[in-house]
Amino acid sequence: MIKLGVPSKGRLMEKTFQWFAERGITMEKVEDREYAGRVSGIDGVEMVLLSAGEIPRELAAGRIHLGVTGSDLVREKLAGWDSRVEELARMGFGHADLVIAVPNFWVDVDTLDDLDAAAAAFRRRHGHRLRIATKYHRLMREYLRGHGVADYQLVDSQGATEGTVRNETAEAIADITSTGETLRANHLKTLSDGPVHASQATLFRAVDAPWDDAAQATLADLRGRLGV
Ligand SMILES: Nc1ncnc2c1ncn2[C@@H]1O[C@H](COP(=O)(O)OP(=O)(O)OP(=O)(O)O)[C@@H](O)[C@H]1O
Ligand SMILES: O=P(O)(O)OC[C@H]1O[C@H](OP(=O)(O)OP(=O)(O)O)[C@H](O)[C@@H]1O
Repeated sequence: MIKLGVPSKGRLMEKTFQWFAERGITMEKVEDREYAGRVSGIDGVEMVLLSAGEIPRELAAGRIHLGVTGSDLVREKLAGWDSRVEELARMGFGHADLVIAVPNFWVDVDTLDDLDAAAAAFRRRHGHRLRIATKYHRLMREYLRGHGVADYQLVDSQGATEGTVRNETAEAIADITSTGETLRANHLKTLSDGPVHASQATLFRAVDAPWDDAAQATLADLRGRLGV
């Protein structure tokens, strides 16, 4: 049996079921509260329902052969993600952009270069580094290093991140946005350089899962049916 990890709740779960159903493979929860499921339309595939945030780790550990989760979560949770998983299909839903946002009233800050300049000025004035609240530590460190921005500190925020500016625990934030409503409601604007990462639900293959001959044959069958 190859194990396929699927988000256990919400829209990501429903859209994943729909995506596979459109390709002739149906999945259903056995009972509403049980985190196992039935797969029909193909032999040799077992579904495991997991939190979207845990699927990257399960893939990296090889405890599941395949997994569906946001491309942002794989990049954030796995160091060297692209040597541990292979992207089989971008699934076309679960779109969300990881963006950097600053207060609307920072009229001089529109781009990352502006933020870099503002961060240097902030440090001179306040004696400590500009704080960026986020739960995306790895992605942000890599992005800011890649763009030569160093005068900042990340502060951890696992939820309600947009509120940290108003609460004065950070000067800027980096978070996922889809409609932009949460940013607007908190009087924040995104930098015009574009998102740090444009995320979507993606089907991944675990490089280190037990790929014996039977598992490889099942994978080939599955890929044929999915057209990926
Ligand atoms: N509007 C949105 N808000 C938050 N996440 C979104 C949104 N749209 C798409 N996503 C994506 O959904 C995924 C997160 O899903 P979800 O919150 O179910 O995961 P989780 O972290 O496992 O949740 P939990 O910890 O509550 O179980 C991420 O890949 C994220 O990019
Ligand atoms: O652009 P929008 O459509 O307004 O969506 C963005 C919001 O949705 C997510 O939060 P979620 O409600 O999933 O809770 P979280 O903060 O706990 O992640 C995200 O963290 C933003 O706060």
